[in-house]
Amino acid sequence: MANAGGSETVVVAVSFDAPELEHDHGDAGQVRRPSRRLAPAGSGGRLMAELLGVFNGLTERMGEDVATSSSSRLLFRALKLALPALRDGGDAGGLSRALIVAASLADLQMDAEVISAGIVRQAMDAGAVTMADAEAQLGPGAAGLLRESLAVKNAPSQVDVADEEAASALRKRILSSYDVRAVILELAVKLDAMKHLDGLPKHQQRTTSLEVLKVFAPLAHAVGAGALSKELEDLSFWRLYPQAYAQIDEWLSGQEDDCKRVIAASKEQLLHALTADDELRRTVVGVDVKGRYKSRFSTMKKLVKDCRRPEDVNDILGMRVILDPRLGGDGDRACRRTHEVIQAMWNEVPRRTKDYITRPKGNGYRSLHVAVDVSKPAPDGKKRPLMEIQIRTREMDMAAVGGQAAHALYKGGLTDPEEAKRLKAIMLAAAEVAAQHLRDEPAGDGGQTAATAGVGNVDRAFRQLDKNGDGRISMEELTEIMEDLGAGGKDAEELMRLLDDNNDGSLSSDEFALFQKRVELKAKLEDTDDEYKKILREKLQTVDDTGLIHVYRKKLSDKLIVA
Ligand SMILES: Nc1nc2c(ncn2[C@@H]2O[C@H](COP(=O)(O)OP(=O)(O)OP(=O)(O)O)[C@@H](O)[C@H]2O)c(=O)[nH]1
Ligand SMILES: Nc1ncnc2c1ncn2[C@@H]1O[C@H](COP(=O)(O)OP(=O)(O)OP(=O)(O)O)[C@@H](O)[C@H]1O
Ligand SMILES: [Ca+2]
Ligand SMILES: [Ca+2]
Repeated sequence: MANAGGSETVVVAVSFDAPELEHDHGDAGQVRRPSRRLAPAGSGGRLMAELLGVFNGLTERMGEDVATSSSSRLLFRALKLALPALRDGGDAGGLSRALIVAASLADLQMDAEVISAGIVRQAMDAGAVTMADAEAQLGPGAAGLLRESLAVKNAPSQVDVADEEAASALRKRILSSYDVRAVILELAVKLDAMKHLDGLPKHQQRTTSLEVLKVFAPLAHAVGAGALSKELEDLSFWRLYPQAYAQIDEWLSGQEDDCKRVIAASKEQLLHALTADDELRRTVVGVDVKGRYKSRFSTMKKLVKDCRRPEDVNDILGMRVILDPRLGGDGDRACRRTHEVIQAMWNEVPRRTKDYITRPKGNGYRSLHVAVDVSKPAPDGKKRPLMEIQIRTREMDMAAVGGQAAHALYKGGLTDPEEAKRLKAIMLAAAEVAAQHLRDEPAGDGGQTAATAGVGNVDRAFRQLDKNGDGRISMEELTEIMEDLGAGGKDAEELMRLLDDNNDGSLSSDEFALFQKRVELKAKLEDTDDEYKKILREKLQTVDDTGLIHVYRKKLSDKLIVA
């Protein structure tokens, strides 16, 4: 790739939407790696493009409601603080990692305080930013979150997390002592750490992985971040038990494609049968069918902890039917009718059916579970794992999902239902606090009113740079921001020359928009380039596997082994 500015320095701008596989070991290896990009102009232009690229990526992810003017000001300040600190450390990777953490927090719909704390946390861990800097630039809210996230980070070192009781007590203590947003911040930082353990000593890799498995992954589940929890679990499982992971992975990935196809086809088939059924057409207004393939770690737990045989894990393939009964209709009966429809379609496995609708579980959980055998019929029959189908009404589903946090804590070792209820109340209260933070105050100064909030990215960024709100970015304003970014006044002059189309010495919003367009186009081209590269790599791989190159490579590796 050529650098238009002529300099050799590679600057990292982050692509938030280009996940790439770093290791090929199934789900756990899904590491989102930012692509390295060269920004368009000279060093001043690069810095500015970097700042804008990141700012736009984040505000887009946060959604219009969240990215109001005072939020974007906070984000901008965090970026200004972290960008020079992380790049001066000579660690370009640190910068992109910080921004991936920020992006994942934005995806979790965290507010600007949490995201800005996420951006500077890496720089703080690297010693490049002090708590005083963070407090001065971001204010007491974000600084408080940073303080609490560090306390959450250090909490496991005080207990023996291998001891289940101690781990359980620690999880409870963390949930009841800290702002849930600080917990989520630490979880996002932890996921990033789990993806970058390679350079660390082995013992440290193990300690971190164990803490994640025992403390942080269950916490992620408890605060409702299910996908984060799954990723944390599978990564720590892979680190701690590489051989077990490899075995489960071999078992699951060998049949994964086939099973996923079966799930997709069965979903369609079942939905069709249910919507065509006369009785259900009369009694139900909506039907939803979901499918899922079990994760590596969840499967391992069943096999190892419950000592089950593989054939007894009956939820490798899973479907869930959610029914919306007519107003005042009999939801329980609709579930039973669904059961009958299923019995007519597939072979129900005897003694695997559990009717928690007639007899709800102690915690109030209601659902009808059946296991069906979806193996291909003999003689060409292929033995597949069983499929679990959960049947419930919308009301039962809401209660089950609401109770999931308590269920997760229960699964993580918390057996006292009263304690679980108390924790749930704490979490709900914490979520309410987070929601309040999401309802951001429009800024009272700088000419930014609620009416101007919620406009596009270009305007949002422009308003950050146009400090006095006169509708132009002056040379002074540009110089100030470049200096904040660690670049000199010369860079600002260079950038102004580049962007100031009508040579009036300042930037109008049109001139600025043009610059943003150029940055975006370059990013788009690079994305397409990456995509083509991937497709070509796959195509060339096919040639490789069937042709001469393969034989040659095998000979070479034999030689290497002998040597
Ligand atoms: N939210 C929630 N889900 C539950 C609860 N109990 C069971 N489930 C779900 O139903 C599935 C099957 O549970 P059971 O029918 O009791 O089967 P089991 O073999 O005894 O239990 P598992 O080993 O958990 O599958 C579980 O894997 C969960 O997905 C509960 O109390 N709350
Ligand atoms: N049969 C199913 N159909 C659709 N989704 C499911 C099904 N079973 C579980 N899920 C959902 O998929 C996610 C992960 O499933 P997983 O099997 O790990 O959870 P679980 O069923 O609670 O665990 P376990 O059965 O090991 O106790 C959870 O969010 C769960 O609600
Ligand atoms: Ca101005
Ligand atoms: Ca101009």
